[in-house]
Amino acid sequence: MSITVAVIGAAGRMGSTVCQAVEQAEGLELVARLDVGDTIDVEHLGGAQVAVDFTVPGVTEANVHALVDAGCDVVVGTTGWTEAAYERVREHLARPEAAGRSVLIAPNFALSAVLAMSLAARAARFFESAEVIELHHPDKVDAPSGTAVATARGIAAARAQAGLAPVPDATQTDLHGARGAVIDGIHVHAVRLRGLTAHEEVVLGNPGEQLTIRTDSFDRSSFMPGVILAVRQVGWLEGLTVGLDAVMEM
Ligand SMILES: NC(=O)C1=CN([C@@H]2O[C@H](COP(=O)(O)OP(=O)(O)OC[C@H]3O[C@@H](n4cnc5c(N)ncnc54)[C@H](OP(=O)(O)O)[C@@H]3O)[C@@H](O)[C@H]2O)C=CC1
Ligand SMILES: O=C(O)C1=N[C@H](C(=O)O)C[C@H](O)C1
Repeated sequence: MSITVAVIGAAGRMGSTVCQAVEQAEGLELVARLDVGDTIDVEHLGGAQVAVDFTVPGVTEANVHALVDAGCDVVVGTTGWTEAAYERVREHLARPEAAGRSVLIAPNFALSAVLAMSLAARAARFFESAEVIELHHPDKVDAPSGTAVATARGIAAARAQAGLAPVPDATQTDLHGARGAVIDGIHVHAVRLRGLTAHEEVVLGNPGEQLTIRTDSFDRSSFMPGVILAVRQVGWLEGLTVGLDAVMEM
């Protein structure tokens, strides 16, 4: 029996690539392609068991709620999620009407990026300084990237657990925002450059040494094994899961 799949944001860069990957994947059947203007309900979802959302930060949460209401398990790659939005999804899934439904949200489905985030969190407690630089194509609508936010939070949590002091920084004037965004105390810098796809560098520093962890997605095909894995696994999960690492047996 195939897993039937709907793709939301199907006309987009990621959505169209996911449609191709689902069509080529053994045991998966693409039954619906929805994009802006299409209603998310049972009628338009074509009997999908799993829906994959790659849309825009402003609509993804509403899509997830509608997809759960329509009886789908949901895989989400769209960025822009906050802790409060995660909590609302948890509450939505906890209702009796949503029994058995599950949602997996991952800021990055590329295996190299998942590993880079994990390695950065593991390394963080050994270094005095840590900064994140994300580099993307200039058509990206959000900054910093969801991956960079998750990376910074992972580093900050590891530093806090180890009892590290704040990162050293003598900057007194920064009239132009040159020190970037600060997420849980970790500076994050966003580059937008024609020719790039999706890249991230984590730099960790100590007196006399530096560790650089870098991940490069040169092509959107890099995200597909992770998306297909998530589609196959989401039905086995319960409630809300955040991060692909949860199904990677890391
Ligand atoms: N987790 C991961 O591994 C990855 C995540 N991403 C994230 O995925 C998201 C999409 O990226 P990308 O594909 O490059 O963006 P695109 O802009 O190419 O695609 C988004 C698509 O969603 C459509 N859309 C907008 N609103 C709705 C709606 N209400 N319902 C259905 N479809 C809608 C857009 O239509 P229109 O253009 O007409 O508005 C467009 O076709 C971003 O948040 C990005 O950060 C990207 C790559 C990897
Ligand atoms: O918009 C993109 O392209 C990407 N978005 C995700 C993010 O914001 O982290 C994942 C990847 O970096 C590509």
